[in-house]
Amino acid sequence: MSRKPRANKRILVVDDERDLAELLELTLMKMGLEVDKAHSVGEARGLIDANRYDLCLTDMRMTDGEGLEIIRHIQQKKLDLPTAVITAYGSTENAVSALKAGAFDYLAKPVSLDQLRTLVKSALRIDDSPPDTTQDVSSRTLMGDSAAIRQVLDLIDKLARSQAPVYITGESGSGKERAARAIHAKSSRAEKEFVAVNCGAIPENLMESEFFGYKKGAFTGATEDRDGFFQAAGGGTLFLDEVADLPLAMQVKLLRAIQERKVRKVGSTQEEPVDVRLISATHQNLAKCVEAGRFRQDLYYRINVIELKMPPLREMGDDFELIARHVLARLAQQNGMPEPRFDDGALQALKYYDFPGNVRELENMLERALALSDGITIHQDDLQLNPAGSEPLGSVGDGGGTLQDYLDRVEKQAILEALEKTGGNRTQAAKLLGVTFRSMRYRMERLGMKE
Ligand SMILES: Nc1ncnc2c1ncn2[C@@H]1O[C@H](COP(=O)(O)OP(=O)(O)OP(=O)(O)O)[C@@H](O)[C@H]1O
Repeated sequence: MSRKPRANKRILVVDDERDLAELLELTLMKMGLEVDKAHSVGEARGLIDANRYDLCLTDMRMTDGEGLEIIRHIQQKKLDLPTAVITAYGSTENAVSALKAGAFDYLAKPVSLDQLRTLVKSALRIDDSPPDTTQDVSSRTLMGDSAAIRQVLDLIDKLARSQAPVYITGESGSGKERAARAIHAKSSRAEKEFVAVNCGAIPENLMESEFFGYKKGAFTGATEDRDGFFQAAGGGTLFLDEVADLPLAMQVKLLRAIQERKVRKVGSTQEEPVDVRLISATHQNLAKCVEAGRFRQDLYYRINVIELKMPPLREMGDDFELIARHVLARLAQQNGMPEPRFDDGALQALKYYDFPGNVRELENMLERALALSDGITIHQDDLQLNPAGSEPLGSVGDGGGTLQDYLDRVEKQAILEALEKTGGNRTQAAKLLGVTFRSMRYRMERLGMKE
């Protein structure tokens, strides 16, 4: 549901502390906005049902109920009404549950009027972006037409309207960074920077200065003040890729920066406010890293407010073909060649291939195939589809053995791949293959595979 632009934006402020409600009202009115106030959950519900608002700002705890009830009311009625909550100082849990329930952002008490202004501007700008252009952005950013990718695109649309931290999971090469860029590009932050950081690639001793910046003279070589990733992403989005690789000491500092929304440059005594939307990603199982003591639970809880799961390519139905054709066209154009076609054998081979490296693997494979091909048709051979490390399957007859030999080779390879993907965990590998654990053990014995 989209709202038509109106001359005056109208805000609903809900707070049972009349003084605070008035302060918010005055600040908002100075911004040229119309304000209605409600002092209870019941009153707020009545006003929401009777009027159209562009933003709702609500306190979390009121005498007759919780701010969460207002968010749920808005969600149930499917109103396109961004809602931000005001939480008690240090009450991270409240903020997280509000974001999970669908709140757009939160402000901690005591409310900083500057932060309030930024939040309101950001919320109202969302409404200015016409829905049809946003549709374009998503189709350009992540290709695919399968139910799996459509679900992802729908969630990206929703996430673009929120400021909540997003945690993207998915196998390597499945488009996590591309999804993060899509969220940014569709959000009210699109005009500011998207800063992508590979947390595994920064030397530990440089982390703090890379993230938070430094002051001139903070250490040898610091000849001038420098901003860090947080400042560079100011007003925009900070994407932390491979977040599981952050050392524990840095996790503590990051948590603080996220919670306080402030950072201190290395060598500085002053903290400076920062306004970034955080998106993080990893192909590792972060919950397991928490269990193993390698990742702080509080940080996990903070960054994992909303999870976006990227499907592996093998679960995206016929999308492989759509993406393959698109990638091939792009590569051919880059090389100044006419667009080659896939023959049926190549398409069949792609269809049954597992793509452990997902779209990135498909892209690399096609680049190689184009170089090997005659430039007119891509044949199955050009794709060189044997999974790395496994034996070529060969053929039946003519020295390739009987059909049974061939099938055994296929079976063995499938088991090896499943074991590789699950880090040697046979229970999970059996699940992946859709067989029982017992059947898997039997097959491994029959094929002479070591435990
Ligand atoms: N649905 C998609 N449509 C088009 N291109 C895609 C899609 N998914 C991934 N890609 C492309 O595949 C490549 C890998 O994507 P990306 O870097 O976003 O993956 P990732 O999950 O972040 O990988 P890693 O886990 O290795 O960091 C990129 O070139 C990206 O543009």
